[in-house]
Amino acid sequence: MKLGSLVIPKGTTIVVPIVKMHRDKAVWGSDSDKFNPLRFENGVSRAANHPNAFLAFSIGPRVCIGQNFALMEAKTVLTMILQRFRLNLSDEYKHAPADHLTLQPQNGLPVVLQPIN
Ligand code: HEM
Repeated sequence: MKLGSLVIPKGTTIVVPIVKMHRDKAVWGSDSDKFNPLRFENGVSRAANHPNAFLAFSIGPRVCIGQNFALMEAKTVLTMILQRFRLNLSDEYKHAPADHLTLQPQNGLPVVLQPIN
């Protein structure tokens, strides 16, 4: 198979480095390393300078069929928690993100929940 000028032999496993691509400054801007949920305020397709830049659920014919469900579930659960608790990062948290296909905190993400009355 030929991809641009690259010849890829049959049987080659290709891994898409999503974590790296989601931090590409040419696509996401100079603040690509920053946690900035507001970059999605006008929808996923307007978050970067390419409409298909966000690849967490893949794109095309094999796109994740659970995408809408997963996003709805995450927003619902997060909203329910934030309505009831104030969240703070625990002093025990050690910043050590690890790329296991998705980016994950290597030593977990301990948080302290404080009830809101
Ligand atoms: C945050 C949560 C999720 C993420 C990040 C995610 C991510 C992905 C990605 C990247 C793919 C494409 C894999 C490939 O290229 O072959 C995929 C496929 C798929 N996902 Fe998800 N997914 C999530 C949640 C879910 C949920 C909740 C369901 C089901 C209720 C689901 C069902 C599927 C199925 C069935 C496929 C295969 C689609 C196909 O090959 O035609 N996913 N997912």
